[in-house]
Amino acid sequence: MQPSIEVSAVSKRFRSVVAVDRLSFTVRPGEVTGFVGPNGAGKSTTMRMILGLDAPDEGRALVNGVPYRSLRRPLTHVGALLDAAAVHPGRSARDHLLWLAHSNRLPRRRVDEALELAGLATAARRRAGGFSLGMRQRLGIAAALLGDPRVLVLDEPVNGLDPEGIVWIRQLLRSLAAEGRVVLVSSHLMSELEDTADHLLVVGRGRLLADVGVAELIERASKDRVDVRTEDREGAMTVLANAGGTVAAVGTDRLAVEGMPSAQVSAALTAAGVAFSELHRHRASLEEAYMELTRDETEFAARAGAA
Ligand SMILES: Nc1ncnc2c1ncn2[C@@H]1O[C@H](COP(=O)(O)OP(=O)(O)OP(=O)(O)O)[C@@H](O)[C@H]1O
Repeated sequence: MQPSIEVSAVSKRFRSVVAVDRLSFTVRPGEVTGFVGPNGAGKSTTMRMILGLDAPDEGRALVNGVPYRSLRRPLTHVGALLDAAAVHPGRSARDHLLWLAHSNRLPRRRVDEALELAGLATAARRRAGGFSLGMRQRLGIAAALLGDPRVLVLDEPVNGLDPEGIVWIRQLLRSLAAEGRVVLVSSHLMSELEDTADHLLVVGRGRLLADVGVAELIERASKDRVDVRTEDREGAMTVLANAGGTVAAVGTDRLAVEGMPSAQVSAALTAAGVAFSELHRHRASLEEAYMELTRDETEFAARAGAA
């Protein structure tokens, strides 16, 4: 059976706060799925429900077709990173993992393999209490990988990692997905998921705003904008506006042109004798694409705040 996460019409309320509001999605194997949204959007609560740590008020969350709590030896099905600080400070990294391995009847060799995978082999016998945030994060990832699970649920795994650690986690996530696993990774920063995620689930105020491929989202946000670099910005602006484009200045020597395909922009400038050094179709960053997508939500929040 293919590994999967299925969330169907799940809701969770904490007193007057609706943390998750009829959320439904399926996470597919073989790709990295980013779970994104602003602080307080309901990402952690959803992940906790997938992992059986919070019970939904309505709906259901299934892992490999069953609720998490009915999985036997759960670490062999699902690896999770929720709270990197949840380690006994007096225990060594190795003892922490040995204890987890024992509770799931996993062979001891998996402990050393997981420490190696997480880049913690040399720190294995040090007390976890003395670990930096980045090392605790690596220990959490080692724990998630311990049972060689087909499903991974990682809440903000990049938190506390240094640049080398960030590159490492990106490669790790990509290789786990390439092995056909389900990889769900939350973040409140889109830039963290650029070059990592294939698919995005975007949430805002507990609701699903988008369930979309990264390439498609970027393509949509890139619109038909063309970026031009020229020494003669004033001249270029006049030519392109006369040719029917909507032109805006960007930085000191660039223009953003909308409403004209790049071939037409190039032809208009060449015909008018305006030199340019670069001309290409704009590719939106994931951050831009996300801002575009959540703009209505943000405007709503600002209006509600003002009111
Ligand atoms: N145990 C709890 N008791 C009361 N309110 C809670 C509890 N857990 C979450 N909430 C509230 O539910 C909402 C969603 O929180 P959640 O932590 O799931 O969001 P998030 O998207 O993970 O945010 P972040 O990016 O900050 O981690 C927030 O308003 C939060 O204050």
